[in-house]
Amino acid sequence: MVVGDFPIELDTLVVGAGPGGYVAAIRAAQTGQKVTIADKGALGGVCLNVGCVPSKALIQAGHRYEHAKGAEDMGIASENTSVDFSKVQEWKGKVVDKLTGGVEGLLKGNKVDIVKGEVYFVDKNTVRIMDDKNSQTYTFKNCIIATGSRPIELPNFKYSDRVLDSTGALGLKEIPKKMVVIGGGYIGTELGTAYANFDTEVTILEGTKDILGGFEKQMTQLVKKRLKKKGVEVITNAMAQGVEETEDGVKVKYEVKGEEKTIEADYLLVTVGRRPNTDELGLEQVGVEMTDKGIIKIDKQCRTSVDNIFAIGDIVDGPPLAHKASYEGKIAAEVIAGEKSEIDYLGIPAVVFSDPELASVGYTEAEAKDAGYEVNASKFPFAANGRALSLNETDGFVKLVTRKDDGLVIGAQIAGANASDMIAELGLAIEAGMTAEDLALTIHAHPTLGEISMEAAEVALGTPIHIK
Ligand SMILES: Cc1cc2nc3c(=O)[nH]c(=O)nc-3n(C[C@H](O)[C@H](O)[C@H](O)COP(=O)(O)OP(=O)(O)OC[C@H]3O[C@@H](n4cnc5c(N)ncnc54)[C@H](O)[C@@H]3O)c2cc1C
Repeated sequence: MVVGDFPIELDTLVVGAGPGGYVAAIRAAQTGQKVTIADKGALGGVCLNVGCVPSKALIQAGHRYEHAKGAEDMGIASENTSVDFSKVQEWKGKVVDKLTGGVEGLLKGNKVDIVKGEVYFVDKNTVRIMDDKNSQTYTFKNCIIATGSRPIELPNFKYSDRVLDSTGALGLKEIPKKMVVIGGGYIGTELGTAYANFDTEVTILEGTKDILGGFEKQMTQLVKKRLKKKGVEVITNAMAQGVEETEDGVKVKYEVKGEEKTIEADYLLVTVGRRPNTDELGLEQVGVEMTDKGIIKIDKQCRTSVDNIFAIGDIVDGPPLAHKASYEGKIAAEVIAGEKSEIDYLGIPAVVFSDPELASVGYTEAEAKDAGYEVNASKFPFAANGRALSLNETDGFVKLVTRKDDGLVIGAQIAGANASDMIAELGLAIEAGMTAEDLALTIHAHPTLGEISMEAAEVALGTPIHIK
């Protein structure tokens, strides 16, 4: 039924309320724009509902269980440690609800109007928004598209109760005895690790020569060592070919070194990448330019080829990460408000919540050399840090990439406990144009993991205290 015969006029319309869209809406409202945000699903998008937040909750619960089982080398033993997985899921749900409820409160607090429904573009100033029953036309002055992405479905691996995408894996009602994961990217590795911590026997099939492509070999090796310790088998150069569902599980066929093999499990998780949600928006009628993969082309101000339409997050180029989406959202909102904002991706960190965690910001040593810089790469190990020793977390290192001539920090990589938090300091160093000397002169509390970054800077200066 069409009830909206008369278009409703809007100032700024944000399409999609994930970490890109809701942040853009709030920043736009802060700049004095009258903002409406529309989403066909739950506020918070993939990240809050079925991505970053629930996956980290599951990983944390898995770590708690793993730790609760004892630490032999510390003399801690425990018996009868158990998991009530329905309670784990209930707790995870509460974390999600708290955050999504918070987003709604923040939007309302900033006087952003929320419209529930699916958005379809009619022309460069008009959309139709449909819910189950109604369709209403809206006109807008400016629009920020933030419709995110969804898991790629391979033809031979149709999703079902046994063949899961990341959302299915996050929502399982039981701990699988055996799980096969196709794809050793960050989502497959994180979820595989989470279930391995709950004692699931996990096999990761990775099509290329290593898991977590994009991270340096020394970093991924540490993750593989831990995965092995947890009983996770990582099979690289393995091409998954098909799956047969049985009464109570799956049989997954794959090829490795020219040999065909079959592996049985309770569940198969397929994490082979995500595709942008740009195919059902009607953007072709508006003239918004896209690549053949459906990625919307934008300039440094997040503006598309249509001057009043902006795009951010997983639907534009760059790493599909929540904080990148939010960063771009703020820029788009500020540009609409007439501010001189533009994207600089160098300071955007990438983090994997694996065991141990991996994090990178700015250039890697190889990227810096490719870009024509003469660099110093200075490393300091977790094993030489007091806090890491007392945490029993001695695997890993901080690596700083600094310019040879003036010591400017242009990149950093961390493998080790709390890398996800530690990387922020090194991102700040890049953002603020700091040198290795600035980091070395910054007094870090003792004993903390932060001292590892300080000492990596001292290595760059040739003056480390705690290694020779
Ligand atoms: C399992 C998993 C774990 C992850 N972990 C991390 C992590 O630890 N750190 C990290 O940075 N990133 C992580 N990500 C990636 C992160 O979730 C995404 O990069 C992020 O959500 C992208 O934000 P977005 O705003 O672009 O889109 P989304 O969060 O995808 O939001 C898009 C919104 O648009 C809505 N929408 C789509 N089409 C329409 C339409 N036509 N009309 C109306 N509404 C529409 C959707 O309903 C959705 O709410 C993870 C992803 C997954 C799947």
